[in-house]
Amino acid sequence: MRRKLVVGNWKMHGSLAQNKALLEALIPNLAVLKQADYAVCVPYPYLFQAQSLLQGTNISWGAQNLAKHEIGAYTGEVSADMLKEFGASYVIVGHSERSTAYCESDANIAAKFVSAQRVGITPVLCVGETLQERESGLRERVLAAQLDAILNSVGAEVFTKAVVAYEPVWAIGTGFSATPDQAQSAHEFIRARIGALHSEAADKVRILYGGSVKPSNASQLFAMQDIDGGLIGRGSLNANDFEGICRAANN
Ligand SMILES: O=C(CO)COP(=O)(O)O
Repeated sequence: MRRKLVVGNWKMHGSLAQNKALLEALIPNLAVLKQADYAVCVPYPYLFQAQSLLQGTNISWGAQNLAKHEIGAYTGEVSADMLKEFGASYVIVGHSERSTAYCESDANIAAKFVSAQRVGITPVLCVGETLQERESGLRERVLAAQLDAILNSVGAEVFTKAVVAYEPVWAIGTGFSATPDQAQSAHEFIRARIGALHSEAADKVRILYGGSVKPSNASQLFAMQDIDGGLIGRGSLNANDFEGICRAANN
C-alpha cells in the first residue's frame, strides 16, 4: 500500500508574515493526521523560515525548482546541495509554468531530476498535456514523451525514490479539475509506462494529481486506485483549504 502524499506548491506567493500565520495554523491541525505525508514547496527565500517553523513537525518542506549543475558560475541558480542544507525533502521539477515560460527542455528536466536524487532530495516530476493536446487525442503520447525523457536517460529504477505529479495544464489554476476517472486513466497510464520497465518502481512511485484540487473534490480524486495524493496550488495558500485536502488523504 502506498502512503498518500499531499504537497503544497505555493508558487510565487507568500511573505514572512503570511507564511508564519499559514504554517502556525497548519502545524497543530496536521499533527493529528498520521496516515499520510504532507509537504510545502516554498519560494527559495522562505526555505529558512520553513525549516525553522517545520522542524520536528509532520510537515516536510521543499523547493519549486533547482539547478541542473552541481556548482559554478550560474548566476541566479540554486543547487541541490544548497536545498539540502536547508533541509528540503522535495523539489518540484518540470512544472508546466516553468517549462512554458522559461522554455525548459526535457533534457534539462531530466538533469534536474538527477541532481535532486544525487543529494537525497525526492524530485516531484510534473507531467501533463495542454488542452489542445488533449483535444487532439495526444494525451498519452505527451505523457509518454515526458516520462521517457527520464526513463531513457536514467532508467526506471529511479522512480523508486521519486514522485510523479500528473498536472493537466488545462486544470491548473482554472477551477476545472480533471474528473476522478480522467485522472485515474492518466495515472494508470503513467504507472504502466514505468511498470513496463521496472515493476517495483511502478508499485512504489507515488503519483499525485494536480490541477484545481479543493477540499470539495479531494476525497473523490484520492479514492481512485492510482491517485496517491495531490500537488496543490491555490488550495495550499489557505490553512483551512489545505487542511481539508490533507484530511481527505488521511484515510
Ligand atoms: O499547478 C498546480 C500545482 O503545482 C495546481 O495549481 P492549482 O491547484 O492552483 O490549480
